[in-house]
Amino acid sequence: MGTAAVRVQGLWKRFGQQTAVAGIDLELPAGKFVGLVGPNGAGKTTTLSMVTGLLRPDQGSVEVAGHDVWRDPVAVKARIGVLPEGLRLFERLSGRELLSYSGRLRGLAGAEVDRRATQLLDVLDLAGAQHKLVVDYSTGMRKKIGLAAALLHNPEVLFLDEPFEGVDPVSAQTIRGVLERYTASGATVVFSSHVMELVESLCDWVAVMAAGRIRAHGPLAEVRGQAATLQQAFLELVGARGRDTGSDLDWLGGGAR
Ligand SMILES: Nc1ncnc2c1ncn2[C@@H]1O[C@H](COP(=O)(O)OP(=O)(O)OP(=O)(O)O)[C@@H](O)[C@H]1O
Repeated sequence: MGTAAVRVQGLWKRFGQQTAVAGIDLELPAGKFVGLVGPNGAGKTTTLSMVTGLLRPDQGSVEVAGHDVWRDPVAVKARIGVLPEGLRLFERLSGRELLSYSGRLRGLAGAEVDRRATQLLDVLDLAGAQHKLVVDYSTGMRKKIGLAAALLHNPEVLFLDEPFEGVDPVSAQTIRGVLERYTASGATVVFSSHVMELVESLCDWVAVMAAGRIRAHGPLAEVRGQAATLQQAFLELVGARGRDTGSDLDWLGGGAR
């Protein structure tokens, strides 16, 4: 295995009585497409927030691209791109202006920002909407412009929280193409998702979280084990069975009021 893109040791986060992340250790290899999966409330967003320097852990350490996230945040932030959950963007800028702003903030020269922005807008099929204000973008368009802003400075590691949510199949295919090209060049993508088929078809490496802990992690085939699909392996790992509603909800359906 090559060098680690992300190294997490003894990471904890509590919110009052609620333990969101319960002492996880994790090593994610560089140059891979890594999927972080887990049921609702498993702690995925909390983990990604701590790994990207957005949320301070109660305990533990995180290293990204060889730098400590909390001791050397500037070095880490220069090397990563983030598409967070509930992405907040400067809505009164146009898509093109948002990319110019992000690129300049990252220290790129104006002409280089223009060149990269034009290519990204084109590849992500946003060229026609580049002068429209972001506030008027659809959910999928917001994801795509957020992704463009996260990629513009060519980060070593890209973190994406549910990148395909609200994205149509054509755009999803486009995003996939961009990300595959990006990882093929040795960069790392870490993304969270609930969609197992997507993770199974995209990722080389998977980490399964449940109740704040890592239940399994490793190459996709290893985590899938003897199960026919990742979905099945996932359900076994997190100890979840589709809940039988039995006689609950007996009022639902049938037209009776
Ligand atoms: N700011 C917060 N204050 C209080 N509790 C929080 C906060 N953020 C997260 N939690 C709790 O921590 C746990 C983990 O939440 P988190 O959002 O990390 O899960 P997740 O795996 O990303 O879930 P989902 O798939 O539903 O987005 C949950 O029980 C959640 O209620």
